[in-house]
Amino acid sequence: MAKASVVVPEQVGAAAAAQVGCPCPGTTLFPYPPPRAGIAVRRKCLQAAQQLELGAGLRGGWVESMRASSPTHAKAAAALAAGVDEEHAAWMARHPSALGEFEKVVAASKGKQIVMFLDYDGTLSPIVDDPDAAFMSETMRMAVRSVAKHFPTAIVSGRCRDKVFEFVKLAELYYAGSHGMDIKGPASRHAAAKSPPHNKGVLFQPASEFLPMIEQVHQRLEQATSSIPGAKVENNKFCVSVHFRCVDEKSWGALAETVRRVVREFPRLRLSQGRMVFEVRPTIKWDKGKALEFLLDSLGTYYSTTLPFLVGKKTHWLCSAAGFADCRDVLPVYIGDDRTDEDAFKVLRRRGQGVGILVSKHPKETSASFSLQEPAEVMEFLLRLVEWNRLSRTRLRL
Ligand SMILES: O=P(O)(O)OC[C@H]1O[C@H](O[C@H]2O[C@H](CO)[C@@H](O)[C@H](O)[C@H]2O)[C@H](O)[C@@H](O)[C@@H]1O
Repeated sequence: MAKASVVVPEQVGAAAAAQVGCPCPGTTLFPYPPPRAGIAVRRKCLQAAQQLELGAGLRGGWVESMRASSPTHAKAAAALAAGVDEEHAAWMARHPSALGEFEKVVAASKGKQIVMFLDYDGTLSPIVDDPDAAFMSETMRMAVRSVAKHFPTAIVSGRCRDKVFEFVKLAELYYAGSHGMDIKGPASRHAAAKSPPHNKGVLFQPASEFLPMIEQVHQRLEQATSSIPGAKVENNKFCVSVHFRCVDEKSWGALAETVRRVVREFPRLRLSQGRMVFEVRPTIKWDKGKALEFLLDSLGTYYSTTLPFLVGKKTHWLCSAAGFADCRDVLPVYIGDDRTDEDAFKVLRRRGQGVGILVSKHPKETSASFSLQEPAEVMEFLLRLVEWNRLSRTRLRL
């Protein structure tokens, strides 16, 4: 199989993805997926969701869906205050706090190498009105840096890779920008040695043929939405975001119609929704879930010669012939807050391997097993994981 550190053509990447798609026999056996809720609870959750940000596509109607697209929206907050406590408790029972159930999470990693996947907006940085000001705190940066010292770590974001790197500023991580369509390895001597100079560590760009089209649609969207106050178009290299967080609700219908009209001019692009944002991206079958599988494979190759891992009291070195994707001794942990992260949670569920953690204060339909409320809890979880790993290593040395 084509290995990381080189730009691989789309077919090879697809083959790689297909190959890594099968669950490793005998991998983890974490209670995953979590038990499904009964129909009544499920219906209640969906009702709660209507006021929140999930499943908007299911109910049709763009404006309703836009309204539902962020729990920070005033109406959602009011609905919450009016009482969805019961649904919330039922939801929490099915997606318990990863902090509250920390011992279960680490028990699942016994004898396995944890591989960490982190979304950016809403996970490492709080959601703010201005996408250019979504800075991550210095303490969060230190937590991510510590995690990366202990476990192979990747940031998986809808943002353009360069931009998310500007926010995170940690060269030792893997980055998957544009919803996983732009993957790059860490700038290390090890990676550089494996990568031809012109590749500069880029691993995989399955949508590179779409670059000119994305430029075009970006321009068209900027032009077409310029008369709608508050609308902001963001070029994420292999996809484009149209933000409506700062658009008056009265103009949402007009904005949705404008975006749809422009996207219809590009049959090879599709439209989806995130948190108060429209996402325009190529129709190729590549998403954060596929990126997770690709990275599992690539990270294994990269870390194989640099990271020891413990099985019982014995230290092993990961074999360099295969990536983590083929390895039974790996526990992927994916933390994310958005609809696009669901593709990654679904992959973990399908593989029966790993821990999916949704960042949300409110009930949402999700394939994740656990939840954390907000970035502050994500940081606490990361720091606990580091501390737990340090202590287990120390105990083993004694
Ligand atoms: O995959 P992610 O890293 O979560 O990126 C998804 C989108 O995140 C950003 O938008 C979101 O965060 C903004 C800043 O907090 C907020 O203003 C916006 O409403 C959110 O949707 C980013 O700007 C988008 O390009 C990403 O696609």
